[in-house]
Amino acid sequence: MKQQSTVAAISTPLGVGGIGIIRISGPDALTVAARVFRPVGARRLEDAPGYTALLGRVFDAAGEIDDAIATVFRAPRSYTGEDVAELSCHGGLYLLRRTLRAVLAAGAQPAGPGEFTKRAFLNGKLGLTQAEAVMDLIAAQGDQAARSALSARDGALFARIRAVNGGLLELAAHLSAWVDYPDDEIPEITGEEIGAALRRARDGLAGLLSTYDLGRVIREGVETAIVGRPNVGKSTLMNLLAGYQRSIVTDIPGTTRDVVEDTVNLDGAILRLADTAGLRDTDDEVESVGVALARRRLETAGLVLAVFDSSDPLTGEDRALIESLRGRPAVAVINKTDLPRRIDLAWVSERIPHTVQVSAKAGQGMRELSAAVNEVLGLHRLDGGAALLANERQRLCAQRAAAAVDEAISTLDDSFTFDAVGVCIDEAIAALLELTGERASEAVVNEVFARFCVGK
Ligand SMILES: Nc1nc2c(c(=O)[nH]1)N(C=O)[C@@H](CNc1ccc(C(=O)N[C@@H](CCC(=O)O)C(=O)O)cc1)CN2
Ligand SMILES: Nc1nc2c(ncn2[C@@H]2O[C@H](COP(=O)(O)OP(=O)(O)OP(=O)(O)O)[C@@H](O)[C@H]2O)c(=O)[nH]1
Ligand SMILES: [Mg+2]
Repeated sequence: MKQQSTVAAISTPLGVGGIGIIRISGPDALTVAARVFRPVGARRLEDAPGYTALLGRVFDAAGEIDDAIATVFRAPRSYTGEDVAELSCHGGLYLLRRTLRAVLAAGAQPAGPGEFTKRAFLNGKLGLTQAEAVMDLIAAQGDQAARSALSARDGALFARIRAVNGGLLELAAHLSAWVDYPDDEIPEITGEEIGAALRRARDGLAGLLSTYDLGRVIREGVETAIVGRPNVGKSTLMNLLAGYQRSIVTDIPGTTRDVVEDTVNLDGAILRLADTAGLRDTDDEVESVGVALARRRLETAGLVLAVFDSSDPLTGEDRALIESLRGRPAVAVINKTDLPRRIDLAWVSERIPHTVQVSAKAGQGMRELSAAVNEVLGLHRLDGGAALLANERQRLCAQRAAAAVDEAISTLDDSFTFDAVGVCIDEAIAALLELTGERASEAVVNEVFARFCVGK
């Protein structure tokens, strides 16, 4: 799929900055650039070798626009694999737009969303999961999201998928040889061997699919509900985590009514916090609406910070909350440990494995809290190089492959022909090749890159 057109776009943010870059890629990139760029020295842009820079000025029909540096890349040694010229101008929106207009007038087409990276993909510079990782890298909000995107960009996910697919391809080759040339001297493959290989693939895919939720947590953060009965210090904890006075704190039980939200980064874990109204039965109409909102947040949260008052014995409301959290991702936060303890700590920690003691008012115990949160979310196990499924497209492909492998296994168990097993294996392989982009339809590829920004 050779690209014949030459495209251009502003590749830096559309705002004021020190420098802004117009990127031009395609067979005519250097001649187009040379039409708007005049070097100050004697060297001509069209003759410049790859990976060199020239100082000059950019012009349009109306005259000089700006000082600029032109950077020359020659195919195939460029981001896209095509000839590329970059014009680094001053980063003003007017300057960049006017320069882009001049470049378009000189013969380039406007680049679509993600078009540079799409060309890199089509020219074999990047796999599809690697191209998606470039986008995730741009979108990363935290250290862990950036690290996992980097490792995907470096091919960690690709390698992991290839490992599964390699086993399936080998199996398919065996089966088709056996089916097509039953009389030849092909070492026979037994049902047991096929079964073992299929189970290996199934386990590999299950492992891959299990990374998806973790990936979402580090990219988007986790919905976290701060709950507990009134006055235990939920809002004080919220404010401590947020680093400023986000929520109203008073010693009057029933202070918080609305859900108060903020996003914080707790040692690499991005938490989308919701401070909620204290859980209790109340006749106050406004408060009871708040309590209903709190209960809904409690039900849907991906992580619960259940707060208790260390200086008070457990109440029925506390116990009911604890019981409802069994098996859920939750941390019991025993607050007000600066006061004499009257709570039955063992009762809590027997039921909620991650129990930490803090004083939100004094700012104590935060290290323990963040360690517990990271553990509950499974982030402590995450090493930088881990390969994670990064988006819904990838998850659906992996799921399709897993379903096809499952079907192959049950077809084998029901002792249908190897033929029928082979059909299921081919289906799994097709799903995995779509996942890596090694064999993806144009529609799939277009959809992936349509989500990118212009200039990338
Ligand atoms: N100015 C500028 N900065 C940028 C980019 C860019 O396109 N331009 N990038 C764009 O996203 C990223 C860097 N990514 C890049 C990846 C590969 C190549 C490249 O030229 N690869 C060649 C040559 C490698 C060599 O041998 O030195 C190749 O793969 O053949 C360039 C940029 C981030 N910073
Ligand atoms: N001694 C002590 N007091 C605390 C601590 N944390 C909170 N408090 C106090 O407890 C009272 C209630 O705090 P809030 O943060 O408003 O409690 P809440 O759980 O949000 O209460 P509601 O919004 O009414 O449900 C305030 O007077 C706080 O100053 C703590 O760690 N130690
Ligand atoms: Mg409150």
